[in-house]
Amino acid sequence: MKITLQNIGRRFNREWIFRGIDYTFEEQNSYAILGSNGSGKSTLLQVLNGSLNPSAGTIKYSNTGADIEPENVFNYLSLAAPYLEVIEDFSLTEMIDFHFKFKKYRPGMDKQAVASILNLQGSNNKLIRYFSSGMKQRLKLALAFCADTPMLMLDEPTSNLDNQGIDWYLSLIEQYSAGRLTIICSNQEHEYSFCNHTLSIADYKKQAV
Ligand SMILES: Nc1ncnc2c1ncn2[C@@H]1O[C@H](COP(=O)(O)OP(=O)(O)OP(=O)(O)O)[C@@H](O)[C@H]1O
Repeated sequence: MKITLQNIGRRFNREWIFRGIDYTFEEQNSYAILGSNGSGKSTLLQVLNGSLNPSAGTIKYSNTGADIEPENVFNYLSLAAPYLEVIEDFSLTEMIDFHFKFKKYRPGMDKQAVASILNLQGSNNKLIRYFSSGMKQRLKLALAFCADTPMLMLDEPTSNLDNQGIDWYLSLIEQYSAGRLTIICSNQEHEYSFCNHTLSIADYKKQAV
């Protein structure tokens, strides 16, 4: 998956959050979008994943050379983010089944494999509402990593995770991010130190007025 931004900007009301972004996210590479709290990382990620329109500029998508229409981009991406909710009334099994009605499993994956990655085989019938915040975060990450999509977008991937959870996240990155365009929004180095490229929101504030 490749994303090309030309002169991209986004504003809320009269305030430009970023402006003048000319940047290409190349297939199979990994990128960290960096910036302080409130700088606009999540806003840029939402523009990149097609859930928010840019206020200026154009954005183009392609996958292995074929152009993708912006309205179809969601079919190609897996997203885990604090603002993306899991469905509290579902059990773990129901949540996994629901997710994979819309996305294909990676080759060799199935429901049991996802539960086993989560190390929650004994909680198949537990309602998500009774999961701890760390368990919910692991679930979001596992659903994203286990789907067969060419693009992985992770916003603050280790929020609510303890040290063991951070190691678990890094092992998933090693196993399941290869060959996918991976974009991480973060301000914590342990979440993105493996990335080949970094993009700093601060560099696109200067032109904002
Ligand atoms: N829907 C909205 N309407 C108005 N302002 C918004 C909206 N969404 C975000 N903002 C503002 O845009 C700015 C950037 O927010 P964003 O969530 O993208 O930052 P962030 O870098 O991801 O922050 P954090 O590290 O705290 O998650 C903030 O000032 C925020 O208040």
